[in-house]
Amino acid sequence: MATISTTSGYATDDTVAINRYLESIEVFFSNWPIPAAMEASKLRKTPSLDELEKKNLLEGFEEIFLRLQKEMGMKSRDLIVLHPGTPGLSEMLDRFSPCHTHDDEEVRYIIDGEGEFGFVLPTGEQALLKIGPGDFIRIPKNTEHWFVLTEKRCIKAIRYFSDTAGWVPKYTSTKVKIS
Ligand SMILES: CSCCC(=O)/C(O)=C/O
Ligand SMILES: [Fe+2]
Ligand code: NI
Repeated sequence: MATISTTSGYATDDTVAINRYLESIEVFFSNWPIPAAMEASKLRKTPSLDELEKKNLLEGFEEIFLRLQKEMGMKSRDLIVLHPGTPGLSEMLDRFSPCHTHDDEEVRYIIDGEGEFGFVLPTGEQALLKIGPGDFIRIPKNTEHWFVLTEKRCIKAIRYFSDTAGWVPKYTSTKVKIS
């Protein structure tokens, strides 16, 4: 169940209220339940996966990829698997936790674990969106955001790309004030 909290002390798990905040920065958020066939998948719940296991797990979500190819022009996807034993985890998270933008949109579908995306709202408030399995998010290009793991320190997210070139983080001067 996704939740949003803001620096003004507001917090909710109501999807309509969450979307009201996110629409103000044109971030698209929805929950597409994990396909029934993948709900009980052992691979989906296994912390660390090798390349073949990642490929097999991705294939279980092909329906969603086909939908995104049609509706959003996505051309490729990969699976990011982060867990406490991930080599270089802290360095990797250090890349995502400062406020940054991308020259391309950021499209993620969470299939296991959880994480938090941070945003700067037009009011100047900051918002933290906590997402988990089945949550889908599309952050438009050039939108300030950041990402942190929760105390569980694990997530599996399918990353969809329409153009991989534009995905390098471009850091901004915005100081993150919410955690
Ligand atoms: C949940 S995917 C890892 C985070 C990421 O890709 C990113 O760009 C965060 O801003
Ligand atoms: Fe990002
Ligand atoms: Ni990023």
